[in-house]
Order: sequence, then structure tokens, then C-alpha cells
Amino acid sequence: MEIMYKGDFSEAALATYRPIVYSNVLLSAQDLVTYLRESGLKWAESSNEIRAKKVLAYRLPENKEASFPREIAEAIHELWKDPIMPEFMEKHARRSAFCLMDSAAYFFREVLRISSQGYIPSQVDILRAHRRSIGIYETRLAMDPLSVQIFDVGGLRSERRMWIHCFDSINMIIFCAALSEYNQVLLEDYSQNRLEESLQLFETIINSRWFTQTSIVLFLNKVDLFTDKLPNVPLVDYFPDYQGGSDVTKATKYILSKFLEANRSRLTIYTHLTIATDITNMAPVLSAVKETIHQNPIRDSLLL
Ligand SMILES: Nc1nc2c(ncn2[C@@H]2O[C@H](COP(=O)(O)OP(=O)(O)OP(=O)(O)O)[C@@H](O)[C@H]2O)c(=O)[nH]1
Ligand SMILES: [Mg+2]
Repeated sequence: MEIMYKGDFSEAALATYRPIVYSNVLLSAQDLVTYLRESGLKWAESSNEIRAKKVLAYRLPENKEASFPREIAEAIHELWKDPIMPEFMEKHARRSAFCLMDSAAYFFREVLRISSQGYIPSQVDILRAHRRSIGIYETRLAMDPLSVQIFDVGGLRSERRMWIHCFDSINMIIFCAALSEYNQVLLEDYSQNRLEESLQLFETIINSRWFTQTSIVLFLNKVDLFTDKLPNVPLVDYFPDYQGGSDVTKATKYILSKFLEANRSRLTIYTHLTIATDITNMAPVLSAVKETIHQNPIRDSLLL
């Protein structure tokens, strides 16, 4: 939203994301090495064993100005090219306990550019980066003719306690659920399916007395990852009453119906299928959201 409504980020603003990108790259690579070891697989290229050790042992320096070391970037680049990777990544997709960051493959592909001298993250890098929302991040955006105040809150269970601080002044909630999480478990509780948790949370929110006057927007997000995953990881294995096979439209409709079933208060729910990392996909969605804000009689705050 900031990219769309605040205009292009300045170089200085983009540069503040550099440490986040570096840590996303390194932690994803370290997870990759660890998962490969845990699954008892070996690198097809034997020299990759040494590279894997190097990557695992590396720690990012405190100095925020330092570049990402070329040697580590090249090691990650080589590991990603190892012939075992396609098979390994497919296995990974099937196992909920393997939780590589969604953007891991993107960062591995881009690692040499990211490690270049004077690297400034691009807008796409920023959209791909994961920075966990801790506390409440508040910003105001000019959405002509409105000035809209936005609160971004974190989805972790521990973060949800903070949400109450925003509740009484909210005119719209944008609830983001990831379609692709149907086979994953929570980081905080490996026994809980992420999509189930999202459905329960959505139900609690929309039936809460706080939000009878609130517009509810539901983003069914990560459509790209969902489309890739569905043929390999059957939805029915996780939601036994689903009967539509690997048809993406049927599977999306099924998940949507689960969210809509939760709507006992009969609020109007504006649903959008989204790919948050794709600016072209998000532009019409955010215009529609802007229209919805405009229609709300008390219209100047929203909660993400
Ligand atoms: N491929 C793909 N990746 C996405 C999409 N939406 C978000 N991501 C990636 O998912 C990761 C998590 O995104 P965030 O927006 O930081 O997650 P969040 O839901 O705000 O997480 P918390 O702040 O902990 O609640 C980032 O690496 C994003 O780039 C999507 O539609 N497609
Ligand atoms: Mg967040």
C-alpha cells in the first residue's frame, strides 16, 4: 500500500531494507541446509558439503553498512544449483514441518545481485522480504480524497494481544489469509494447521461486538504459491470433506466458503484473490479497497 500510495521509495528508504534482505537470504539458506541434513539426503555435488558448512557457520556482522560477503553468496548460488534441489524442494512442499520462507527460492536466484557492492534493494525485493510485524505499525496514506490511517499488526499468537489497542476506532479490517498455508502448521504450535487457525481467528473477529459497523475485506493471498502447490499436495489430505481434486478454482471456492460460513453476523465481506508480491495484481485490488473505504460513512482508519 505504501508503494502504491506514497509513490516510489527513495534510495535511502530502499536501503533500510538491506539488512532485512541479507538476513532473509542467509536464514533461508541455513534452513535449507539444515532441512536437507535432517532428511538424510546428500548433496549431489560433493564439493557442496563444504559450501553448506560455510553457509551454516556464517553470521551476519553487526555493522549495517557491510555488504553480503561474495564467498557466502557464491556458496548459496552453487547449493541452489545442486541437482538434488528440484527433488528436495518438492519433498519440502509436502511436509508441513519444513517451513522455508516463501521467498526463499526468489532470494536464492537473486543472491549474486544481492551480494554486489552498493546493492540497493528493489521494490520487488522489498515485497519479497519478510519482516515480522511486531507491535503496531501506524502510517497515514493520502488516498485522494481521503487521508487514511493504517495500523499493521502481527499475526503471531503473541502479537494478537496488541490488536485490542486499535479496535475501537477501526472502520475497515483487511484480513489476509494465505491460501497456500493449508498444509502448514503454526510456528508457535506444530499441532495446529495454519489455515484452520486463520479460519478460527476470522470467525472470532467478524462475530465480535467491536466490529458491527466495520467493513470487512478478506484477502485470500498467495494465489501463486497455492496454484503451484495444489497439484503436488492434495487439499483433501488436510481438509477431508473437500472433493474438487487439484482444480484451483474449486479449491479456492471451497476455502472461500469456509471463511464465509464463519460469518454468523451477516456482515458484508469484500473478498479479493491476491498475490501481494505482484504490484500489477495488487493495483486493481487496492483501488477496489479504496472505493470500499470511501463508501463507509465513518471512513478514516483501517487495520491490516
Ligand atoms: N509468493 C508470494 N509470496 C508472498 C505473497 N504475499 C506475501 N508473500 C511473502 O510472504 C512473506 C511474509 O509476508 P509478510 O507480509 O511479512 O507476512 P505477515 O503476514 O505480515 O506476517 P506477520 O507480520 O508475522 O504477521 C514475505 O516473504 C512475502 O514476500 C504472495 O502473494 N505470493
Ligand atoms: Mg506483517
